[in-house]
Amino acid sequence: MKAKTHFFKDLDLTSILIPEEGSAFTGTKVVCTVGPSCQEVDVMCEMLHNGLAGCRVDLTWGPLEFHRKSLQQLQLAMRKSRRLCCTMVDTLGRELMIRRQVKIGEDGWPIHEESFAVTAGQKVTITTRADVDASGSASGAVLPITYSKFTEMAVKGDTVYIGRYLVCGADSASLYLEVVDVQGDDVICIAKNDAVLDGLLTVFHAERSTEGLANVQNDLPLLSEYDKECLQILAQEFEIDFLSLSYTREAEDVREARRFLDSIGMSNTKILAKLESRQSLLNFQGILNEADGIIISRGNLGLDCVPEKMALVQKTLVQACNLVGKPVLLTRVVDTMINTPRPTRAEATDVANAVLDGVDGILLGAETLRGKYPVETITTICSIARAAEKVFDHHYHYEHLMEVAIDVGDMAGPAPEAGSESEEGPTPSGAVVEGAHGAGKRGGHHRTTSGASGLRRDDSWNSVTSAGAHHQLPSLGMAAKTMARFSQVASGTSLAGMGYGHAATSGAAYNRSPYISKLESIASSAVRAADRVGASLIVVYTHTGKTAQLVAKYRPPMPILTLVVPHLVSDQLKWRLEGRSSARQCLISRSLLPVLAAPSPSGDQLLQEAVVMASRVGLVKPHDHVVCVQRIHDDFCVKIISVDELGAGIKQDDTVLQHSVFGQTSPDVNYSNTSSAASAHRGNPPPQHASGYDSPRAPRSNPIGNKFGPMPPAAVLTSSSFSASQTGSFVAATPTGAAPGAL
Ligand SMILES: Nc1ncnc2c1ncn2[C@@H]1O[C@H](COP(=O)(O)OP(=O)(O)O)[C@@H](O)[C@H]1O
Ligand SMILES: C=C(OP(=O)(O)O)C(=O)O
Repeated sequence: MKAKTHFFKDLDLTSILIPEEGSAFTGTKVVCTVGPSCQEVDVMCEMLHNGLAGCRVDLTWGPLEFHRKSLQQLQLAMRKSRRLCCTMVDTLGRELMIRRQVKIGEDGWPIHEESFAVTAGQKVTITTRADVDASGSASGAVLPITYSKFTEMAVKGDTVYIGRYLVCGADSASLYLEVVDVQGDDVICIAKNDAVLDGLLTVFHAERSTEGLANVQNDLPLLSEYDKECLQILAQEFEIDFLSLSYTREAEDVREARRFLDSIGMSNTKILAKLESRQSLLNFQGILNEADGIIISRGNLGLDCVPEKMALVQKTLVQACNLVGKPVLLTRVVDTMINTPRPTRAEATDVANAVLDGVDGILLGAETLRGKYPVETITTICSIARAAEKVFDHHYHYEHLMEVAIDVGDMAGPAPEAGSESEEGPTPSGAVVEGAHGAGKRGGHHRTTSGASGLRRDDSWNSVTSAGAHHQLPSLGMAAKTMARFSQVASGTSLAGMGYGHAATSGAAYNRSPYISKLESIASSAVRAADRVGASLIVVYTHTGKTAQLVAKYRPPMPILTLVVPHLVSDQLKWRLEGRSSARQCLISRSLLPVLAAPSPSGDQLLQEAVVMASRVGLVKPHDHVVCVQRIHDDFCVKIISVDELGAGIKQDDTVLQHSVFGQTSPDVNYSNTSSAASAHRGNPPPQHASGYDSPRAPRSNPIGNKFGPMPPAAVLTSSSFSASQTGSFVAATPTGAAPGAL
């Protein structure tokens, strides 16, 4: 596995003495799990002010009434703080639990019976008998499990983990058991360590095979009846932006969840597949193909994988998500902050490394559910993330995506490899199907991608599917192979059965022009242009978030102000203006700063307002450059504007550059509204003497600096898809009911 490189130019350890400078914008997103620790509106407001981007309510634990209140409180907090926050519901799904006595406390949160201790070497019986009183667990000797077929799953020698829900598996509230016998309704185990068990106890049955999947998996439904009921009730009252789909095992799980959400009117809700078991890794390609994003559930995953593989797993999964531009969140980062106001060094380093790996965000569990320091946790993670973002290797990331695009283009050519045919038959546009092992299909052959016939070089090939559409992701299988080529050279490792590896790649792969969709080409060009001119901000117009996500995919070093322009939709009965959920859904993608725009007639009025707002919150300063990406009908456009000398809006001087926007400039050239320059060049290739912009502003503090290579001659501006009209006659959505969003 080849980790990303991060070159620390001008490495200077005295920098630890310099306080953080620049805007406090954090690109990495933080989502919390709401529990008694943070349900108060004031606490939520503080968290929102300190960088909270999303709130998750977790159906695994806590009564529905509590979760309803959490979502109501969040609405109040959003209004009070004028910050957007996305909402997420996590399912109970296939979770196994120990039955315990419980009562509801005054705050509406369940309180369990006393904690109990288990000592290493002690016999512990997990029983499926329904008549065993839950209080039997008080001694730790007999633990009744909620799943009646547990005895069919357990085999002598298996490892079973019992621990407090959302603990890390490496603390005193974690118990490891070895199965020594199965007798009737009882699974007899020996404790491997001392533990004090408390609260909600979940059970994890670790995979016994060292190769594939040998365990019989529990046959609990993906969505329990309780999940379904709760989702229906919550959806009537709240807009749920994301479903966090627990124990996703294969692509079909995501499709099943999608069908259910559609059936209850939650088609706008996006699905984040939680990878919690080895099975989900073996089927990862298919899952990624179907899901709108991924949650790497490191607590449970860490129980099913040996520790030495966890870094590899994390890096591989993050890289694969980055490759297709789908958001990826990571759990279990600062467990010690449940009880202490500071993380350990290892935890702080872990957060930074996750950011360097390329995650979009962090999903907090116990730290905010029941921890003592919910606000401090958010603040700490955001400041660690900001520091890491400053040294993130944007250049490598960008170039890597471009290289992969080249490779994918090349791979579209050859005939499919033997055995690589989809069991489901050719999929539209060469879509990736299930990974090596479908559920219960052990030791299966590689089922990777359809071959050449399916991969069409047209705009339907779009690497971001999460923007509402649930179409297939044809690029992944091919691109994943490429990724494996990068990663396998070093160690020959890849996730077993991911379908990566053995890619027939050659140097010839780089002889092709990169092939990406028009929209992605524009998005990536905007990132490159922003870097080249040292822009402080990228502004993207979007309806669904798709364009913004494509820009985010290329991980620019500056924030991406995402103007979500509301649009009218009809359900055949009535018209309504939609945009709020798209805006909130942008909140889990790295660097996106969504703002719900008031429908504006046309032209640069909205942009002007955006620049004013950006200036007000310190994202831009006088004379800074701003790169703007927009689509007007079928015309794509990238333009570069400058902030005026007062920081009060766009520099109005319309001086047309006498040179290519990527060409030679003289120091006194006015850079404002260079889109005009772009228009001037339309149809006429601009001069080719390129040296790039001289930004009038101070160089960015990012030590990576402007490292994108020489610009291809006006890739954007001479594109046939370049906008025919900068201020054209597009129809803005009818201004009914949409309120300007808050930053
Ligand atoms: N200057 C502008 N003022 C107001 N609305 C704009 C402006 N420029 C573009 N838009 C609107 O923003 C929309 C962006 O949506 P779209 O390009 O479909 O993005 P996505 O595919 O990301 O949802 C355009 O369709 C256009 O109607
Ligand atoms: C189950 C979760 O995470 P983990 O597996 O990391 O405990 C979760 O956060 O919902």
